[in-house]
Amino acid sequence: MADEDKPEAKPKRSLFERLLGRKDADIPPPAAPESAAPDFAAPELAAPEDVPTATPEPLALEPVAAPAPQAAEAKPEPIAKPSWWARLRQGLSRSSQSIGGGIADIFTKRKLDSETLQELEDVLIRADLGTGAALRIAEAVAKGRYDKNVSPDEVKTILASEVEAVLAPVARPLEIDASKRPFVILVIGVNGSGKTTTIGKLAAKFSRDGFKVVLAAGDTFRAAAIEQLRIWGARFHCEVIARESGGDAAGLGYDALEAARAQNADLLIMDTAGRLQNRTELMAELEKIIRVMKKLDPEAPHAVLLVLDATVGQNALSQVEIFSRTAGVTGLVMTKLDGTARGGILVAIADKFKLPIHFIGVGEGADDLESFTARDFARAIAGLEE
Ligand SMILES: Nc1nc2c(ncn2[C@@H]2O[C@H](COP(=O)(O)OP(=O)(O)OP(=O)(O)O)[C@@H](O)[C@H]2O)c(=O)[nH]1
Repeated sequence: MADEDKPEAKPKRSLFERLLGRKDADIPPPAAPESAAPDFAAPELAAPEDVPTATPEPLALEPVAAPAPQAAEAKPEPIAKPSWWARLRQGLSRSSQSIGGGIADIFTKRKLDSETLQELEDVLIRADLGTGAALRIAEAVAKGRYDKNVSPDEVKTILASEVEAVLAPVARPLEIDASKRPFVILVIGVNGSGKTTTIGKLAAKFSRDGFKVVLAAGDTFRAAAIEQLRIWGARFHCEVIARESGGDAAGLGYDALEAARAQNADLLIMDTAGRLQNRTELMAELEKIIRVMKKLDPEAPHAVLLVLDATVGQNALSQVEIFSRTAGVTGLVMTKLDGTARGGILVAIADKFKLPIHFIGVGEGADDLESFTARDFARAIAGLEE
């Protein structure tokens, strides 16, 4: 089935809306991402450090003259890639500017009182941190400072430590249990959340760490997704198990697990088609993929990663809730934190679901995914230095 043939989804009514007796027509559609991402971006050309060790050049039979010293000096210096911290800080700059700007506006030349605290809460809620976290942060700022002058930097420091306290328990690395061979990672999420790109980035990361990785092109709805995965696979020397588009994803998952076993792979990472969380028949397909995999390995998949697009804001909360119920999500990856001023949604999700957050993405390149660390994220979103 082509992408455009997929029927439009109706958002599920919340309990609150049902209690109030609101009709479907009253319910706004899920928030669209702030900026529409292109459907398919081919990975950028491999940077030299991305490419696994190249085949060595054959030895020259003729003795080669040593290069003249001037020629060696003329060699251009390689451009140093900014550190992960710099890229995280840059990626979260829209969020940190919105929060930091708001805090500076409120606390410059004004005393801390109920009005300024209410304004602080509003800034935090607008950045999608959620009402619970916003209230706790405002209370922490108020403690012992009522009626006093507080500097914006002091508020940002309190904000960072409160955010870190929420995130620290969920910032957990994705651990690959070597006793499960292959360790199967199923990657799920709504359309365009960044699943295939994240799989490419994970393939890069795990291949570099010496794992033998096999990829399964389970997004059988979209021919471009299969091709996209093939490109990532070729780039990082991972076999890609794929069928023609339109095939049965559960059958593909079964074949891929058999193939990965036969090759004695360490890891099998399976892509799936994007699906809106309120589409029951598509969610049932996800259950089928898992059921069929379990015929080969009752413990598979060993990890179910839900990929969330940070730009959708509050809708991410319902994605976590429904995907968890259907597919037993074991951990989260949040992408596109570079494209939003609403990065605070990660705090709201951590607060509500306590699910492990394994990775965050701040760009489209192979290196733009890193293990999630609470302190770095908290300081970057508060606009503080490392
Ligand atoms: N800026 C930015 N773009 C990203 C990030 N992760 C993914 N993208 C882009 O988001 C778009 C969608 O990514 P895909 O990986 O194709 O998403 P998908 O979830 O596999 O999509 P479907 O198969 O349609 O469900 C692509 O243009 C990616 O390059 C990120 O961390 N930052």
